[in-house]
Amino acid sequence: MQEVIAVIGGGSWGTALANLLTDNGHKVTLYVREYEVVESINKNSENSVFLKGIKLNDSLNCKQFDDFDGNCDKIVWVVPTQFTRDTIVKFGEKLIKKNIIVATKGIEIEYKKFVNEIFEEILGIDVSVISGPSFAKEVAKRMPTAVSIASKDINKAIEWQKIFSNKYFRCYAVDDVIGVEVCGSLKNVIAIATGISDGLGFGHNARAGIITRGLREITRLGLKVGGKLETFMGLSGVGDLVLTCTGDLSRNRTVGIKIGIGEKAEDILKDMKMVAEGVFTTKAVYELSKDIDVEMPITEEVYKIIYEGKEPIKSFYDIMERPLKVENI
Ligand SMILES: NC(=O)c1ccc[n+]([C@@H]2O[C@H](COP(=O)([O-])OP(=O)(O)OC[C@H]3O[C@@H](n4cnc5c(N)ncnc54)[C@H](O)[C@@H]3O)[C@@H](O)[C@H]2O)c1
Ligand SMILES: O=P(O)(O)OC[C@H](O)CO
Repeated sequence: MQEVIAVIGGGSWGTALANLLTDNGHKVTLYVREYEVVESINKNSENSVFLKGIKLNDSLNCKQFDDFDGNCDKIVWVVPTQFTRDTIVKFGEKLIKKNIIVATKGIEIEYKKFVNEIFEEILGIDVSVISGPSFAKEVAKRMPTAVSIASKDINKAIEWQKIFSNKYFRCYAVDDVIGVEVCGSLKNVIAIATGISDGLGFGHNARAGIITRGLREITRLGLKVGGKLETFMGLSGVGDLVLTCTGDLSRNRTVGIKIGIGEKAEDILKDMKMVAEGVFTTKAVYELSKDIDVEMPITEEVYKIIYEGKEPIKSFYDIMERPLKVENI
């Protein structure tokens, strides 16, 4: 069945998802901030700002944020986390009673909320979440990808699963919204850590150690806020963690590498047009972990490096020289 879908947020991921949904035969409008993007997609079927050089489906239609009138069946939300609250407030009534799925990954710095919690707080609605190992560039090039789709009501996840899935994009339905959001947000912090390690010239051993102990941190916090253990072993968990920690297309990993070779975080961010959510999530999750008393040594050191100017090399040896412990706790 053809759905009328608004994709809100025209960065690389919003564009890739809008393109995928158009491939699937839906009537899709991509709503974006930049007029340059509207022109480029409508005239040349290309997002020349955020996905340069990739030919999009000719039927994809693009409009500016201000033209969003709420006339759609479903909404895909891809506005970066730190701008999500203001954008929800801006659209207000037009979002109520809509079936919304969130593709954004991150935690708000100011209120330490995951994106589904922001929607619940402002609009009083349950949203679904799509997350997993998925670089926008590869999805836009129609390369095989598998992700998780979570809704509290599994039937809603199954409904979205049918809308998104096709021969190059396979979705698995789950009912653990908070678990999936924890995974998608926290893997970005661990990707910064593995990037730093690689930038420092450490080897494959260090990288695998960080990924594995990072998964432990993610799981510890995720279980504390109500996630399910099996989610952390799935596509949105270990799948996305491995992709982002090892794939050179990752913006978070790239930020880490630059820090590792000696650049300052503020200088790296000044020059970045794209979003590395992990930089903001690091602060949010560090503070959240203190509030709810979850031990997260890797996250804590990434926080100290980015926000307190600690020397990366010192962080690594501080982690290595912590009191020895039993592995499975
Ligand atoms: N790119 C990927 O491969 C990918 C994959 C999965 C999930 N995500 C997630 O999708 C979300 C969006 O990231 P992206 O990669 O599409 O973005 P991007 O880095 O490609 O582009 C930046 C986006 O931020 C928007 N933006 C900048 N200032 C803004 C403001 N003041 N208000 C509202 N929007 C503003 C821009 O319009 C643009 O859409 C992030 O949470 C990201 O983690 C990205
Ligand atoms: O480029 P990154 O680091 O934002 O990662 C993109 C996606 O989240 C990978 O699944």
